[in-house]
Amino acid sequence: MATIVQFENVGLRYGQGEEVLSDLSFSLTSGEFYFVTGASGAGKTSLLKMLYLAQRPTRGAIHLFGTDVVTLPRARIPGFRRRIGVVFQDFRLVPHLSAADNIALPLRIAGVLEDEVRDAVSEMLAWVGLTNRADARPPTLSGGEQQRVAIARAVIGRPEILVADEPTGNVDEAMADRLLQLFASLNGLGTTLVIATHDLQLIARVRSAQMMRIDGGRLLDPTGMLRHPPGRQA
Ligand SMILES: Nc1ncnc2c1ncn2[C@@H]1O[C@H](COP(=O)(O)OP(=O)(O)OP(=O)(O)O)[C@@H](O)[C@H]1O
Repeated sequence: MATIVQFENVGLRYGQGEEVLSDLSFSLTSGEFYFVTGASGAGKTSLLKMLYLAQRPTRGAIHLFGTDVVTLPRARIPGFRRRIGVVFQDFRLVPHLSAADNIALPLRIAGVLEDEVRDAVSEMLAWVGLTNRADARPPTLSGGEQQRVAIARAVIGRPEILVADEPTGNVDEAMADRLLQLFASLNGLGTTLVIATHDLQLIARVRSAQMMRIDGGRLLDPTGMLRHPPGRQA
């Protein structure tokens, strides 16, 4: 399997502060399932932001799909972003749009024909079990329903990587189980998953997942698996 993400000696500081992340060097392999863990404030969200190109590192190199994205001209960033679906910690749904219209957004922005958008949205609503809530606005949806709208919106463009920040943070165990099934089905279709979570039960359920643990601003990788994933030469 191909290396899809590569960080080399990446460091990040905000403003003039201390580095919040240092010396991150790891590779992610296409089709794998990764959890990012670490205490609150460890830098999980910051790492994910660099991965989905919302934050440039202050040092080091990041290659996405084989391209150096740190020196990439701004105009080329949206093309790379489209290949990465993001489920934000706070969902970021548009409150005045229906669930269906929120899910449709990435396709409408990309200029996809309306007939195709409608079919894809119906398929996504069915997949996340929200067909009967298609017309509901986010403020009238439960936390778990909003989370599923956010997941559907993140995957409707068929991203190669799905990044999710604390996706089970605000849902009960049954809903966490349901979300995990959605993630597992995507991973089964070949999507690379990168999920930041504190949820040890969630982690325990995915035996095949690899762990990225951040502590003291650094990545702990006791097995060396992230540095040299199977199938890749050191
Ligand atoms: N925009 C910012 N400006 C300044 N400091 C920031 C910014 N974003 C994050 N930080 C700091 O960087 C560190 C890492 O934050 P980050 O949100 O990445 O951690 P986290 O592991 O995702 O935390 P949590 O689990 O609580 O969401 C923290 O000390 C935080 O205060």
